[in-house]
Amino acid sequence: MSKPYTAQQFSEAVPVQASDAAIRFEAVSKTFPARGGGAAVPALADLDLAVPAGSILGVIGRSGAGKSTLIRLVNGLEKPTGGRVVVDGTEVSALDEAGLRDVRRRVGMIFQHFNLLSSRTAYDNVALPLEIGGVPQATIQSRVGPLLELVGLADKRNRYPAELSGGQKQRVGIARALATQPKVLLSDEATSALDPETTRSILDLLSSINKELGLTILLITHEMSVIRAVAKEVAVLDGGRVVEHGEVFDVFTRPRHPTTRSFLSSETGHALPPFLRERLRPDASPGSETAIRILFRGRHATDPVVSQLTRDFGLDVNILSGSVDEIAGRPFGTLVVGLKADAPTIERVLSFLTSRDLDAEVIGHVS
Ligand SMILES: Nc1ncnc2c1ncn2[C@@H]1O[C@H](COP(=O)(O)OP(=O)(O)OP(=O)(O)O)[C@@H](O)[C@H]1O
Repeated sequence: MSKPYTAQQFSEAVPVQASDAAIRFEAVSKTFPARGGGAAVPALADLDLAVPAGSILGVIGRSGAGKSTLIRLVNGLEKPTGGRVVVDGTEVSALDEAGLRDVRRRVGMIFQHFNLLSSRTAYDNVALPLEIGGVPQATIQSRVGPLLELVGLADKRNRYPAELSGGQKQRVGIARALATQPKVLLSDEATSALDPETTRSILDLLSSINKELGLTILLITHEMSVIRAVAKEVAVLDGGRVVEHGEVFDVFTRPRHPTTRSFLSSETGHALPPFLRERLRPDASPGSETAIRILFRGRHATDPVVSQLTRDFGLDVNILSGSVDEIAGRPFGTLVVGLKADAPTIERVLSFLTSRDLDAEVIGHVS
């Protein structure tokens, strides 16, 4: 019986220098040449991004934002038209075919549609990159068994892809990507074809691989829920540029760019419930209440702010909507309150909330 894969086994093959960026995009541009009389397509423009070694960075963007192009630059499937792409200390953008083959051994990739060979069993799919690399059979055997165990498929080693569920196929894909003991794993919409429960289990597996093996993961997706479940940092790509980049908690709780805000509209408390949205008006009317949205972040998430407003300002506080959530392991709350007060009092309430390190803004008026 083969032993499970250990971090030590993994790091013997691929020593990680924790302080380094595993992937660096430096002023990277990629323009696809004009075809059939059309204009050239600028897919990426002057893009700077670093993926810290051992971390999980999620890149989110709409269709056409440049996500696939970005990921294909890492394993040299595309070459930048400007700038440099450095992976594990090697400038990929400057390599010839032989150099690229070497880098591709250090960079594993998983795909939305798994890309398994239907004529090969789970075991043989995982073994394939090793066979192609000329690895001796004994080494292949000692590596594939533990990898199938790592992804929870030890009992499915002789099954063909057609006999496996979507989640199981992606587990084979992950084991295959890890077979050459890469330092970096690229994930191209790897959970987009899976149901929510299976998505969760695959993301949990990626998290544990990241922690146990110290593997750097660059993951592209169009779903904020994926970023939220697995990533430490997030970069938002729009029109071939990074428009926002930071720790997941910071970006989720204080999104700055409109694209980020629109991605977040169905996540966290940024979206107003329909019944409130319908009642909200831009201007005050006789007898209306001013609606204030208060965001509670981290250690302030459980502050007793409603009782403070009632006590300190003598106001009746009408709670219009609210939720408390957890993002990247830290609490985050949203509360929308309605206050009947004149403009100067509302100003003082906003200053009071801001002085308590809470984000507060008037979002309209309800009658
Ligand atoms: N080989 C190519 N030739 C010409 N244009 C291309 C090529 N590959 C991508 N593009 C263009 O570059 C832009 C970015 O494409 P890319 O596939 O990187 O976006 P994406 O964010 O991955 O989109 P999706 O989520 O739809 O896959 C698009 O305008 C696309 O049409």
